[in-house]
Amino acid sequence: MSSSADATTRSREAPWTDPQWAGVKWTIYRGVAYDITGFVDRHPGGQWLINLAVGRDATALFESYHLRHDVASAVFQKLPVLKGFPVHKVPQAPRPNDSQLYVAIKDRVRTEVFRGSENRGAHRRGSELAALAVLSFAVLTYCLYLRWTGFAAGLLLGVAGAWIGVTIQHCGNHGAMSTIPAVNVALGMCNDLIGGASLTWRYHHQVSHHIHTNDEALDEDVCSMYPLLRFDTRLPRRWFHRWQHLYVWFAYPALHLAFQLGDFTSLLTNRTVGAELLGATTMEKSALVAGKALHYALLLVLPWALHGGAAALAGAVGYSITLSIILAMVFFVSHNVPESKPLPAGPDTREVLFGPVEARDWGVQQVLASCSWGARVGNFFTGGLNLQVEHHLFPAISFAHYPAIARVVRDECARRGVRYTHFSSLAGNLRGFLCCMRQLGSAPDEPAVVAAVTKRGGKAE
Ligand code: HEM
Repeated sequence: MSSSADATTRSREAPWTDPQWAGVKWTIYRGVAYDITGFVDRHPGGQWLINLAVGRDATALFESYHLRHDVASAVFQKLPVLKGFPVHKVPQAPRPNDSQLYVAIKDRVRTEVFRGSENRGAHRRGSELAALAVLSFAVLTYCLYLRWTGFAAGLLLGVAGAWIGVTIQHCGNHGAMSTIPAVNVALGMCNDLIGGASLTWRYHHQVSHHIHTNDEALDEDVCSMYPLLRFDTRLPRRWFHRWQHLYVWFAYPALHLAFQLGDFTSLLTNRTVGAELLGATTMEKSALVAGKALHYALLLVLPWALHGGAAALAGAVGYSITLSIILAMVFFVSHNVPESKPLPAGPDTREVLFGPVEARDWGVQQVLASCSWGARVGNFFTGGLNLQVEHHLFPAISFAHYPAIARVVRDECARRGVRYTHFSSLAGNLRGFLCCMRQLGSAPDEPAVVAAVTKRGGKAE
């Protein structure tokens, strides 16, 4: 899958290889190519976020990240338009603001939840206390780990690592933890501390997963664990998938190790499974290497020096297990329940979820392909990932506001007859996940028609 899964797959005449556009940081917004070279350093959301737009159609990223669309889009009038740019060679991204559902929800969130306070950045404030709690817990558990290095302390440290993973790094990398970009960058880089890589995560998670949710070819979360796990009926079924709902638990602990392999491969190949690192700077790549060094120094080298190799290795294994299980559990359950996939036994949502990218209603896709569980308590402990539908619609809004936003989303979905899936608890969501994995493990293959079209460059033939 890996080399062909990116919506920005290059073709021979494409702008990525044409010397005319080589020194230009270009992006496409609604069919027009812009030169953003002079703007990236001035981007109010931070350079590291607008870098994601470089070299691709960024319409979906742009429209899903700016609550004040009017303010953000006004900038395009001042940006240089690239005349003669082969826009048609670049795969078209979804256009969230073409979704009536999404626009209606966005308008109501502004008027009913923020009531004008978004003009002062209120939508990116509110999770400071949660951040403090998570960081304090992490420091405390790391002190315990250093003092009593071993398997048990590693298990506990893994809980802290996972809490950082779902809350601090996740929201920081989305630009949702603070109105100050530098704070978001710093919190986002905690991903490197816990064993991930904030750079590759942004491309994997934001460019691939968030934009193309549950698309078997373009959403890295769906295709990167195949053939081990089959998350979609368009991925060919293998004999062992019928037991995937059982062995998924044993596959989880490998996640931390898989991150390591994946991050270094991405650095060498300049891509994640689902997206090319087209806007990544040398500084960002150096930070990835430094982050890995720091992670291993803290997890292994320092404890090794203090307590010896056996204790340090046992600690690292314990860490890896809890970190992986918690992260996988929280992330996987949100898009893999029978309601979020067109399965033989379920309602037919093929058109919305499997249709050509250009024709999809992005807002409806996000709602149908995601599910939420619980309310405020779950929100605090998962950094808003429990309210996954709301997170997918508003990734750059602080999770502190998701419970209020959820009321609007549910109401608007009910008015428009769009199914909104909510479980009262994580246990309910987990049951749905296992049921979905079992069904996916035995469901017949679905033709991958759409994937074939998008892989050829986003144009139907
Ligand atoms: C492609 C061209 C882009 C332009 C012209 C642009 C422009 C802007 C402008 C003018 C603002 C200030 C908005 C305000 O005060 O309400 C802003 C904020 C922001 N941008 Fe962008 N942006 C671009 C791309 C991106 C991308 C690709 C991302 C994310 C992946 C992003 C994420 C953000 C965030 C998180 C903020 C702060 C949000 C807020 O205050 O509501 N931007 N951008």
